[in-house]
Amino acid sequence: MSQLSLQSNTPEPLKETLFVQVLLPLPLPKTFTYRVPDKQAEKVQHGVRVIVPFGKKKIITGVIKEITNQAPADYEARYLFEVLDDYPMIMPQQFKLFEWIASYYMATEGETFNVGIPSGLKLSSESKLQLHPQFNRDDSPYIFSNLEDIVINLLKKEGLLSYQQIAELASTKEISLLIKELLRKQVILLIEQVKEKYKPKTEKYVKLNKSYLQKDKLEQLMELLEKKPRQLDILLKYLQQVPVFQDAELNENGFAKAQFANSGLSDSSVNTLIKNDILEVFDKEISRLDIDSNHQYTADINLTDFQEEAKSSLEEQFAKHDVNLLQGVTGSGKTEIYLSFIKEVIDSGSQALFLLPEIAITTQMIQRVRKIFGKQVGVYHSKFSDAERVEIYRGVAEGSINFIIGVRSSIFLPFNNLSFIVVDEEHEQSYKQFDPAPRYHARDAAIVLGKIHQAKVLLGSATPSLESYFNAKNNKYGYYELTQRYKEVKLPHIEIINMKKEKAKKQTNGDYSHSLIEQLKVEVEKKKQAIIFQNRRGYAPYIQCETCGWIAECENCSVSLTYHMHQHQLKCHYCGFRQKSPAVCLNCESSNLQMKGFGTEKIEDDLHLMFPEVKIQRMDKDTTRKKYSYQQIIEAFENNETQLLVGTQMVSKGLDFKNVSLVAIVDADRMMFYPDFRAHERAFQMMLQVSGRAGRDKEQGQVFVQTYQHDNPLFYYLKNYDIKGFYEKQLEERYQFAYPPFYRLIKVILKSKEAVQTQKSAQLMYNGLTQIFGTKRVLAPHEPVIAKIKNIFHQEIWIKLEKGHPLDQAKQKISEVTNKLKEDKQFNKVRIYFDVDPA
Ligand SMILES: Nc1ncnc2c1ncn2[C@@H]1O[C@H](COP(=O)(O)OP(=O)(O)OP(=O)(O)O)[C@@H](O)[C@H]1O
Ligand SMILES: [Zn+2]
Repeated sequence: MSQLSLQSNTPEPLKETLFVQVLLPLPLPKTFTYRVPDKQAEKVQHGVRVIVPFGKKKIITGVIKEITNQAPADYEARYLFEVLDDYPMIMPQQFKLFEWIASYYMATEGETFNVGIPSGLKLSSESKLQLHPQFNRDDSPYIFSNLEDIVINLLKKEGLLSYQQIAELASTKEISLLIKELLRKQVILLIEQVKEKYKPKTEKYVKLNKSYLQKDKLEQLMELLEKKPRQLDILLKYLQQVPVFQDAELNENGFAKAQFANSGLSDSSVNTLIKNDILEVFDKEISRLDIDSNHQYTADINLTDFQEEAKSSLEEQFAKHDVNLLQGVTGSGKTEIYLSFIKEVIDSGSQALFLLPEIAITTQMIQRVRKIFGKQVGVYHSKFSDAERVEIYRGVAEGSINFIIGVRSSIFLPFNNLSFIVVDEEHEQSYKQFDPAPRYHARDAAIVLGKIHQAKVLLGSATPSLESYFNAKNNKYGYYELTQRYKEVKLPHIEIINMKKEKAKKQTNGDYSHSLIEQLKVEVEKKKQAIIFQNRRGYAPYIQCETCGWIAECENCSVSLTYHMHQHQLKCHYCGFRQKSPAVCLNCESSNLQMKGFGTEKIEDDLHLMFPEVKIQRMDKDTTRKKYSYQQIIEAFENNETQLLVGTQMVSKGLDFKNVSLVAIVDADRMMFYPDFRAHERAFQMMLQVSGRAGRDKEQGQVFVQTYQHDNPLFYYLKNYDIKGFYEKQLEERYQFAYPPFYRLIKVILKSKEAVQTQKSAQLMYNGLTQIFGTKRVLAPHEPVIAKIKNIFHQEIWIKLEKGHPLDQAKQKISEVTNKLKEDKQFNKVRIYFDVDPA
């Protein structure tokens, strides 16, 4: 029964005690029930955030999932501390998505919630309390308890205290009361006031004092200022920017104070005008999103006949299919088609989501989209600050942003009226989240998001994933193939260079065939540009002693160290370990150390030697660490300031350059011969994608592919652009060896610091799994390609389930086997993860 009703003396009607089920951003399999303090009861609603105590000392932000009047049966519910929002921050559709992702990818809803919302919306135990600025212990009419005095003194000393620190002083039962008392006695500033990590960004603005809005008053003022020309200039500038006589209300918008100085006017004169009450200064909340709000956005989309045809066919198919696949050759203008769909959706008042792989969201793309959609579009990207992301999140929740262009995590935004989703470059591996859980695939989750909202989903790519191709083929998705480039240029000519033969004929110079070098010379002379692709960064992938065979390896991981020449260092690309490159072999002290293989850094170097006059840049993880370096490299290339661009897969993603006539794939074999059942598919897609950067404007481009495996059938399909032929062949193999899309894979990953424990636990897990699924469906435990990363040993078990095998039941069984293993104390240091549909 409600405590409060017992305390009251008058027989008021009994108030019902409310309880809420709260989803916490933690890897726990359930929600927790909290009791709602009476005063907060009115604010309680679905989807609002709450601050709650958790465990002995933690305070965290969760979200209300259910409201009930049922106390939990098996534990005493604690009071929640605060309700944070006036309107829901998590929409009912988001809860559904969390549920699906958690269940499908064998994660928890809490983990999903945790990755789903920007950390700026998660008040953590680190949130601060501060002393009320007006508080004075001696003047205060209140009496303070010992504990309160301790907190006061601590606040005086520290300035700020975290909720967590206070929790350490008091027991959890007391803390809620303690904070309430401190608030009542006006000792601390309301938690509410300091609760958000997110602060709106403001800027100083000025406006004209109201009394001068009348024409005669203003004229008097101008006369008065005749003798003070610098102040008059400012006034005139203001009137020019804010024409208050056309519309007096404009005055309220004001003008940014800093803008006067920016246009060469005196800041001190502005201050004088403020001092004399002619201008008033105020703080204006401005967007971090850097959009010129006065600009009119009118850019049109004019589809070509081919594109129109594609669009109307897709429209027809959407009547029957919720998901359509648009397979359009590189440079066919798929983006234009997406945007034309999206425009209709936005104009009808619904929301749209345009997903892109991380790297493909370039300024190029954003500017194009901004020109059409202006302020209605929000960009959601991992290079943005958390505050910027919170701003977008709120914009979607409040309905001021209808169109999101973003990376995989944008599926978690608080849409409530979503009707169209585009997944561009849908074959991209980077749509899959590797760590932490949930290990979801954003394309597949987007399709589910579409179902939840009854939205249409358009997948697009020049080289679809085998899965999507298969679904289209089986009529599960609608499908349209666009074979024509926008400018109707032919697709680039692909030349396969047989390096074995070239080497034998001495037609090579180091790692490059003479024909490639000659062609580069021709293009350079014609002032054309070229892209040189190598999917390996650094200088040399490894160094080896020619005398004893020793290879420099990472201390923490089972990989060779990559030589980086500029720093003369050996680096591990997995854990960041680095050391000075040794002068002699660390095993036999021979000085006969050789660099093996080659990465982008070496290619850049070689090209500098071959083309000393030519401007060359390199784009890989090493050269794009800063926020804008990626853009700078792209812009320099776009503006023809650089002529040769060397890069990893980063150069293959949706980039649109007019002047590129040649693409070189220096080492095709590296991509193809990687122990992964998708290696061929990936290599094929990557080669076609990077090829697609050539000859996009007027003349047909050229592609040179160097390989030592020139007979491999993959090259036959590649040079004939026979995507279907290649995919059909791949499907045969996938079927034969029981891989997706015919079978579903679930990968169990076991990790620990001890190799033996990891192995033993994997063996036990395997035994348990085979008892349920049989030996055919479970592959024996094995070390992954890189068996040790950062001193943690890995083992993997693959489970292959034929389509149609009851999935929920299978996952349930896998969890049971896992839990049993976890009960065994000797394995309590072994961590177990699941990866459903590993990419
Ligand atoms: N209807 C159109 N009107 C104006 N420009 C267009 C139109 N269609 C395509 N373009 C231009 O053609 C170029 C290629 O288009 P886009 O980048 O959309 O191709 P894509 O199909 O996405 O290719 P990729 O798969 O290589 O990324 C771009 O510069 C784009 O602006
Ligand atoms: Zn390492």
